[in-house]
Amino acid sequence: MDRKDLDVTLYLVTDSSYHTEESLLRTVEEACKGGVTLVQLREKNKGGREYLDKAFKVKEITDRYNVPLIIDDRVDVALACDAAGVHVGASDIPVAVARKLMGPDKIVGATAKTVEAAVKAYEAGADYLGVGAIYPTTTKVVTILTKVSTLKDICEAVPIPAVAIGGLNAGNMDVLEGAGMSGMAVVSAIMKAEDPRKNAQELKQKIVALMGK
Ligand SMILES: Cc1ncc(COP(=O)(O)OP(=O)(O)O)c(N)n1
Ligand SMILES: Cc1ncsc1CCOP(=O)(O)O
Ligand SMILES: [Mg+2]
Repeated sequence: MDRKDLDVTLYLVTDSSYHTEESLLRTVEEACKGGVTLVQLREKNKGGREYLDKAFKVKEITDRYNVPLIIDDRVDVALACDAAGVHVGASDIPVAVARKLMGPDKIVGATAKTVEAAVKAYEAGADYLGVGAIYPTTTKVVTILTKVSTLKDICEAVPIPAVAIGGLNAGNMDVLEGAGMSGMAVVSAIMKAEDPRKNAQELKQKIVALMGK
């Protein structure tokens, strides 16, 4: 995909810790059917071989739905499976290095919890920012909360899209109204759903309406 066509409206980040491979792939496919615009494969404590193997399988699905696939943390895995891009955080390789390795055509996403980090990531070549955790989350073991006011400040400080992440679901996402983000990223709200397609549809409808206000 062309980097300028990046659509972060509803960004699914995966968690395989409570899924079999089959249910993980089924959930990703249902989420694609429900309208997610971007998928991130996020595998923790996995060796490169296992990560890559899963990336190929997930990409086979996301490709069918024309949904770009982002790989969390690992530039090598992203390049090896020809993913659309990579997402890096404070403990991963720096944004500028990720950009250099990924090349000019791939997407580089970065985590930013402060305006300073956001500006730095933008200047280093990030295409979008993940900002959070907005609410406490059980998905990421150690995470610092980010205020919605900080998300708003970040959106005003940089010209690249920012997505809110962390503990967000259809019942509490209204807090994002007026913050100026370009989308919302969720793990549990889709990965733990009984009907991931339905949840994705509902989240998509709500985030589009909320951002239009
Ligand atoms: C869209 C998005 N935003 C933030 C994160 C968090 O990344 P990071 O801080 O590197 O933490 P891990 O996800 O790697 O545990 C993300 N993955 N995606
Ligand atoms: C990866 C990540 N980064 C900040 S919060 C988070 C996890 C969000 O997961 P959930 O949507 O289940 O709270
Ligand atoms: Mg990371």
